[in-house]
Amino acid sequence: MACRIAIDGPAGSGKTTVARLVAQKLGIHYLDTGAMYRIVGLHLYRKGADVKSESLRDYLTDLKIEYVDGTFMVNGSPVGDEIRTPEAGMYASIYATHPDVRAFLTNMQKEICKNRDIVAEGRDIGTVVIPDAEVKIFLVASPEVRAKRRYLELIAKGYDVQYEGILREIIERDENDSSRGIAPLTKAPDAVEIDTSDLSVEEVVDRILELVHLRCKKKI
Ligand SMILES: Nc1ncnc2c1ncn2[C@@H]1O[C@H](COP(=O)(O)OP(=O)(O)O)[C@@H](O)[C@H]1O
Ligand SMILES: Nc1ccn([C@@H]2O[C@H](COP(=O)(O)OP(=O)(O)O)[C@@H](O)[C@H]2O)c(=O)n1
Repeated sequence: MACRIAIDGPAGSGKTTVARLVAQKLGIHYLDTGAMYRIVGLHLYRKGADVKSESLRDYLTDLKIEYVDGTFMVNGSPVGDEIRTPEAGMYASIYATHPDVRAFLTNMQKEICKNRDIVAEGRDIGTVVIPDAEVKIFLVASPEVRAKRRYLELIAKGYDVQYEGILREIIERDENDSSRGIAPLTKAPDAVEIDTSDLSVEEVVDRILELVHLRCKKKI
């Protein structure tokens, strides 16, 4: 029986960090669905696609996303840090509200997660992508804590950002992601909520591994 672990939550709650570590410790696959929305968001923005259009399908026909050994290739080239900027996060959040974008990516994500042990992280993994996941986690933390983490992360990468701007962007994206009509950011009824505000990365990982051991009978 496969062990599929869904980790959802808002920006800066720690999804990517803990999902990568859990996958590493268990020796299983890892999927960053946010990166996929960032790739598509940046692509559509550069094409000048109007998110209010009835259909965006024509803009997606020339976008080939491949997932090879945990990294994404777009039209044959590896994806760089350009998808990690706050702007790319906003484009992702804007276009992620369009049904064509969600159908395009959700089908791909379901395929990647089919019949394999995997940790997948995003906004709708436990509710839409793998609604029957063996383990569902919903990470939360205060907006201020999440903004501070993202601010420190971007500063460390050499980006010239202000904490106040990051806080505004995080609050705006939270609102966008939670209030959209399709696949909103929401805790699945059977997900375990973990407030990471005052927990170390290691403490969050340990809590998740305990749940995996219980629900997937995986030897840790
Ligand atoms: N529990 C934690 N305590 C302190 N820093 C954390 C914690 N979880 C994540 N971080 C740091 O916060 C930043 C954002 O974490 P990330 O995993 O990218 O969040 P998300 O994927 O939910 O947006 C990273 O620099 C990461 O190292
Ligand atoms: N499964 C997912 C993952 C991301 N997204 C969208 O993509 C944006 C960027 O996701 P991300 O996980 O890379 O963002 P961070 O939480 O890392 O800041 C989110 O704000 C969502 O709008 C989504 O709609 N569904």
